[in-house]
Amino acid sequence: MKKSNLLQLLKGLTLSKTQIIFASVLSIASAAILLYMPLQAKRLIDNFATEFDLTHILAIGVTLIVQAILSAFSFYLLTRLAERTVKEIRQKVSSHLLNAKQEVLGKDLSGDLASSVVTNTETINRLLSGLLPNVVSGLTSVVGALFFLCIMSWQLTLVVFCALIFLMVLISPISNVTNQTYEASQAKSNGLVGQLSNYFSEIKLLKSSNAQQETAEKINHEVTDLYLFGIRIAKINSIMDPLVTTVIMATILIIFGFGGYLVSVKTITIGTLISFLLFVFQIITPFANVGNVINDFQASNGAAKHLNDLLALQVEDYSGAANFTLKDTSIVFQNVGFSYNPTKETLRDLNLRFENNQLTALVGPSGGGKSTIISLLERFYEPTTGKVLLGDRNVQELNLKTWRAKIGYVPQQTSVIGRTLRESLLFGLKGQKITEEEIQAALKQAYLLDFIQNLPAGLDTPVTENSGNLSGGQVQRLMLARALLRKPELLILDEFTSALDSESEKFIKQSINHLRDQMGIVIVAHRLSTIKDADQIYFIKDGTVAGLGTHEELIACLPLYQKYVEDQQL
Ligand SMILES: Nc1ncnc2c1ncn2[C@@H]1O[C@H](COP(=O)(O)OP(=O)(O)OP(=O)(O)O)[C@@H](O)[C@H]1O
Repeated sequence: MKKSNLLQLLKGLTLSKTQIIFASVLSIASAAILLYMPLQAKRLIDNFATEFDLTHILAIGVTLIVQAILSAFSFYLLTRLAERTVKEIRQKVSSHLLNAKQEVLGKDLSGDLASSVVTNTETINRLLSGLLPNVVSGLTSVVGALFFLCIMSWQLTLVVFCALIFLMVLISPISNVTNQTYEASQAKSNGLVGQLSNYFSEIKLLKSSNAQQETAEKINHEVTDLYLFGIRIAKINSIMDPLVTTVIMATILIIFGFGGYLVSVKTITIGTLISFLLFVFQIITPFANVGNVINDFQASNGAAKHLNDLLALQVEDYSGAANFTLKDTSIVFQNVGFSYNPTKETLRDLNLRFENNQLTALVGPSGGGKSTIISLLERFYEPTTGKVLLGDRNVQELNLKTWRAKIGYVPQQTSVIGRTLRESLLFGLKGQKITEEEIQAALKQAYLLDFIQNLPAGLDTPVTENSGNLSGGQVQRLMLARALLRKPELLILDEFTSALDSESEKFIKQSINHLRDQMGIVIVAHRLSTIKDADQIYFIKDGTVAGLGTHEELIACLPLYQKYVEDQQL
């Protein structure tokens, strides 16, 4: 049985040892009391005719009640421990993923990640809350009962041992097959959740492409694969369960037959035989569950493997000097090369200079590498070759969190995080004192104040899933207001004006013109009206700089730019 994945996952959790020991002691005590019962039964049966003692029977009753109370208490404590373990795993994996490097996160569908945190931990929860409360008492019962069995009749104990060994030999190869099947099934199930969440988040695109049938077929295919895994597991279980039951029944019959003979030749008393059988039942109950426990264990091991893989993902490095400012130093890309994967170079030999208090625009054909440059500026990725410098310091030496805190970033996307407009606006600003006046000023700069003031609930208006109740332009303006609230030293606007109407664009351009004296601004844009006034424009094509200058300079000397401008004006 392969345990390493689960043990590796549990390692390092901060579970209270005192609680584990206390709950285990209670569990052992309750199992030990149960072991006392068959001995009392033997005494009652063998001496029933000669010494009937009511107080003895009462004492047995009271002991049983105490046992039940101890058992209930230990069960509760151990189940709580199991729940806490799962809670810690969920917290650990989630926060690890939040800090994972972008390049390693990019390889997984976000749905896969969400599913790994939820479904895999649910599987482990099933094992722990089922196993933990029973394992300690089960072990005590088995060890104690075997001890008493040996004392009572070594001949009958030999029968029990043979049966147990036979059971283990039978179960072991089957459990290896279940392990592999559960791992594969878990991976399939994670993939399906990832795919489904991807399809449902793009449901409009899906419908507009009339792709329901095509998508349903793809889903059916995946669901059928999962079903086949389920069938395989059902086949294994349908062999395993009756096999275990048959071996147990055969063992009991042998004990009855052989035990009856031993009673008849007066080697043991009838009380010993019954007491022996009661002990055997105490062993059988944990053993009959072995099949289920192994199944849960294999499933959890598969789940733990996925979680360990996630925990092994490289995280971002948040060490490094925090004593820097972007205010009076320019950011320089020096011979930067970058590849998302080894087969294709996305940026090559790139030299850029983002001056502070200047508006720099990145323009160029689609797929040229503009957003990738922004990703390197935000330090989502590190250059594969060359350096990004702040003055004469390599930015890799600078604290990443401080770096990002100094940048206001408005991404291309058109959805926000947060349940209300206020929450979306203040997202990532927890712990910073933001006054109502600052909020109003940021909303005004983002040309959003009127819209929000006209809403009955104002900033407390709920934002529906995927920002469905906001237009693309409103989302972009909200993201701008959020970025401004951070009081950035550098403002990055990626395809910012794409969803703005011409009136909003005009006002926001005015705001940006006011801001360019206070901070560096980098704009990625296709609209000429947005980039015309830039202090410098980099024309990015095929991952490198094809031209640099103001709008007029580029028009005058870069045919590529001229053509680009003509195409924009068509
Ligand atoms: N996460 C990623 N993994 C792999 N390749 C990527 C990734 N993101 C972008 N690319 C590839 O890198 C190249 C540059 O993409 P990028 O988004 O930087 O271009 P862009 O100039 O911003 O394009 P657009 O104007 O269309 O937004 C493209 O070929 C794109 O396919």
